[in-house]
Amino acid sequence: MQYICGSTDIQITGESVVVLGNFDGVHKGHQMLLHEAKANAKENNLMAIALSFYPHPTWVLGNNPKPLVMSRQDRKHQIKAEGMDLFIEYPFTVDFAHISPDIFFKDVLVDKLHARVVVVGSNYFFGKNKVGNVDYMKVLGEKYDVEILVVDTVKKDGQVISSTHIRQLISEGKMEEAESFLGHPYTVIGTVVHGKKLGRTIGFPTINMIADPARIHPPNGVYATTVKVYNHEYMGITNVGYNPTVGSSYKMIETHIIDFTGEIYGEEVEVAFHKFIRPEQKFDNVEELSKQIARDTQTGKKFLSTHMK
Ligand SMILES: Cc1cc2nc3c(=O)[nH]c(=O)nc-3n(C[C@H](O)[C@H](O)[C@H](O)COP(=O)(O)O)c2cc1C
Ligand SMILES: Nc1ncnc2c1ncn2[C@@H]1O[C@H](COP(=O)(O)OP(=O)(O)O)[C@@H](O)[C@H]1O
Repeated sequence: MQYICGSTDIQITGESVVVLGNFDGVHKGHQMLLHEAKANAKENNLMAIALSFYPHPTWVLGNNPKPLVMSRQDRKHQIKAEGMDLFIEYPFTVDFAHISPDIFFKDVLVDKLHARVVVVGSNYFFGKNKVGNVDYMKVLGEKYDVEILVVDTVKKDGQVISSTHIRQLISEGKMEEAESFLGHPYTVIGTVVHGKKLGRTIGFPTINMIADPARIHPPNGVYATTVKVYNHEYMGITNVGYNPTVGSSYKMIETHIIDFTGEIYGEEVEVAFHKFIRPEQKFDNVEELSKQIARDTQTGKKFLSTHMK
């Protein structure tokens, strides 16, 4: 997959199907859109382009920035997995936000991307103050001879699948439900950093990652997780929070990898969250904490061995 970011100076060769969206989470609804775009591109021998924005518009327009379901890197990874030929993170600026739907359509979709087909969800809005809706996009499509393919919002158990709903589920620690809407678990990818070196002394070394403030996090507490290290998957038990027993100034994501030994500082790891186990607690001493982590490990292991393939 080709990838373009940080530039508005884009000129592609050939013609394309463009699927539009922020794709935060690349959830089951997004997957349906991307699938339609891919199928259409294949049928018509066009390039399949996913067009998103970076930063997320709510971070630029400001009064209510949305914490993101997914990291930028993971979004790209998932869009690639959906078979797109090109992923564009178009720079989202205050000036760009003031562009009318007509200019966006003509300048970006027609002139830069040579769109023959545009795929959008039925609740898609675009252009200044989101004045452009799907009906208006169809008017522009007629004008520039671009087919507009509208995909109905995907529902699950009567609930529209949306990034907003998934954010809510994650913020309530409902990881299994979030996973069923996402089509994949809530995941944190990051580099292992050094901590207080206390974990190993209490029998539970942990890989430490700093929680990304731009993202939504499940409530502080302990979770059954799976961990990918060097392309191998292990069971894990993860604490999210500030470690009140020993105290940490940053919100941390710390994982003890079950049945693993090895030194992996600086390595990239992927932690997927499957189930909330208990809230974070302050213990009187590290012995009590260590005993509780041993119990958490057993709880996590039991859950993971019955629920994971
Ligand atoms: C499964 C698990 C559960 C944890 N639960 C708590 C907790 O409830 N309260 C707390 O203060 N710290 C908790 N911790 C974090 C420990 O305080 C931390 O891992 C330990 O201090 C080691 O820190 P270090 O990696 O910086 O050496 C937990 C860690 C793990 C792996
Ligand atoms: N089972 C394991 N789970 C997590 N980390 C492990 C494990 N075995 C060895 N390690 C290593 O130990 C380090 C964590 O040890 P710890 O004493 O908690 O130090 P720190 O405070 O720097 O995280 C990890 O970064 C990793 O390199």
